[in-house]
Amino acid sequence: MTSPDVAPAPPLTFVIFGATGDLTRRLLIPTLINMTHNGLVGEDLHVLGIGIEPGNVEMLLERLDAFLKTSGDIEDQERKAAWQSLRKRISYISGDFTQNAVYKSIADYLSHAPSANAAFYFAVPPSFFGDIAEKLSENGLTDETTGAFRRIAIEKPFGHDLASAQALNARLLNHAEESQIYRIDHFLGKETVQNIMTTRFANMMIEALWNNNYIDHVQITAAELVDVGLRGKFYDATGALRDMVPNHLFQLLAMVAMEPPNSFDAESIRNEKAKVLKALRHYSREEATQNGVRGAYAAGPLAGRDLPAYTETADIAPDSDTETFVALKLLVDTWRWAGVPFYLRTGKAMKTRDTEVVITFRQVPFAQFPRHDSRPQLPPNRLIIQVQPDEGLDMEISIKSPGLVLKTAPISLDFRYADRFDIGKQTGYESLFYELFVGDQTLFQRADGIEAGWAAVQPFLDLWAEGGKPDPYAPGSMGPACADELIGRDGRIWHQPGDKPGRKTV
Ligand SMILES: NC(=O)C1=CN([C@@H]2O[C@H](COP(=O)(O)OP(=O)(O)OC[C@H]3O[C@@H](n4cnc5c(N)ncnc54)[C@H](OP(=O)(O)O)[C@@H]3O)[C@@H](O)[C@H]2O)C=CC1
Ligand SMILES: O=C1O[C@H](COP(=O)(O)O)[C@@H](O)[C@H](O)[C@H]1O
Repeated sequence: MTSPDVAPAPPLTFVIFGATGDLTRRLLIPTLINMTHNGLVGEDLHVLGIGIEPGNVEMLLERLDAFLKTSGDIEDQERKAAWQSLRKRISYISGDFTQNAVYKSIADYLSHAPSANAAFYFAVPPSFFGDIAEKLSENGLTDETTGAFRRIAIEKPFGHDLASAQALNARLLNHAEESQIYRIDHFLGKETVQNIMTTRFANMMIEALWNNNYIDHVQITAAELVDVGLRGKFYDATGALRDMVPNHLFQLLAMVAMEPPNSFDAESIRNEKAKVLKALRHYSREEATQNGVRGAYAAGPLAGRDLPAYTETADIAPDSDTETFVALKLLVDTWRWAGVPFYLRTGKAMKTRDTEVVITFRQVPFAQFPRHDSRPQLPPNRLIIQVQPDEGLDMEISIKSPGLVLKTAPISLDFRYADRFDIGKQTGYESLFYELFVGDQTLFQRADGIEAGWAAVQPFLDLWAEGGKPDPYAPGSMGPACADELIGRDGRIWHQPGDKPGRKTV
């Protein structure tokens, strides 16, 4: 067991609604195993699984054992031991979480548990989020007056548009305080996403330039190699915009664009992030037409196999107009960012897996250097925050190229986390769970931030609900041509993943 930099979480029962589901086995249990292994939780963590499947805890443990045997989560002896320790502290209640009976059983369990502290995790279809919160409250399970904490962690998606997100927030806040609600955005658990704040606020040479005087534009890309696969039912009702933009990409945007918080406490950070999201310009219908494009992948080869077109995928309507790619140009109407476009894009079945933030600085005002090639001007400096994979930070600058002639050469100063730190095997949920357990909401979304995000994308949702089809793009490409046109109209081009000046191969 490794010793953590922080004290282990306090005693609690982690109540998982949806204990027999996919998220529980693939992410929640492996996260708890890693946390047990790292010493972030101790033997006073108890897990209570709730599921509709009949059976007792042996049924649940058998399934988890079978999954973990092949998943690679307990390959090493230490994690195997951590799982053996954790599994002794798992219980299961079978019941329908739309009915009161199961809540009475949970109350009974908690009244006998070593600690009355509880975090309720909703690993269930989103249509149940409001119902479960209501039932927890009606059964006295969100009551903190005894001194024990009672927290609710909610998975994504949080609503499917502005109105539904507002309605869900209103319903939740009828049954719990904002301080009890932890809305998950798993991007906030990623080291490199958290590193955006450190990069900015711990480095004068970066933060001093972080405004519209020096920054030309910002690009945020979350390209995925994976296609829709077996998630057709969920994805066809969702699409790339809803799935990735108001949540994950806006979290990156908020970290990039926020003002320095007065402190690193949760409310200061969330206040600053919410201000940015509220400052995103709300487009008219015509502006949305000009500033957003979408695509859907066509049939074609991808990673050594023949991928069927999106509309030929299982559980997708053949006449579906759902997008698997979206690109937007957004504006943050603040003093700092006036006139600096933020270009966002995300899609499935693309050329590579690459999530990155690219900050392109303005050109130097005057370049005295003699021209020795056909490039019209010096390349601008760029800072590339490589969120995943191969987490790191690249700074692109110009240097003198060796020789007697004064000639510039673009180079990239690369930092890779893996070269410097032993990050170890993580799911990315460890920091989120730890903060949930210790009661720190920094890495969770607040109601106003979520609603501000939806408000900014609502003009695109409304526009695309009117009809029309997304443009086709080839699997293994970086999206449809209309995305290049979107940024090209401003005389700019998308950063190509892996494109580094000075590298002999890219
Ligand atoms: N899976 C993933 O990778 C990710 C999932 N999420 C989110 O996590 C949540 C859960 O997703 P996922 O695990 O994939 O979904 P699953 O459908 O696999 O799991 C949901 C679980 O809830 C149970 N359930 C359904 N209805 C009831 C009921 N009335 N009473 C008791 N139990 C019930 C299901 O039981 P049964 O199967 O027997 O019906 C199932 O075990 C969703 O909000 C999803 O959007 C977010 C990110 C990634
Ligand atoms: O929430 C989601 O995120 C994943 C991408 O997350 P990552 O951590 O693998 O980059 C995305 O594939 C999925 O469609 C979406 O629902």
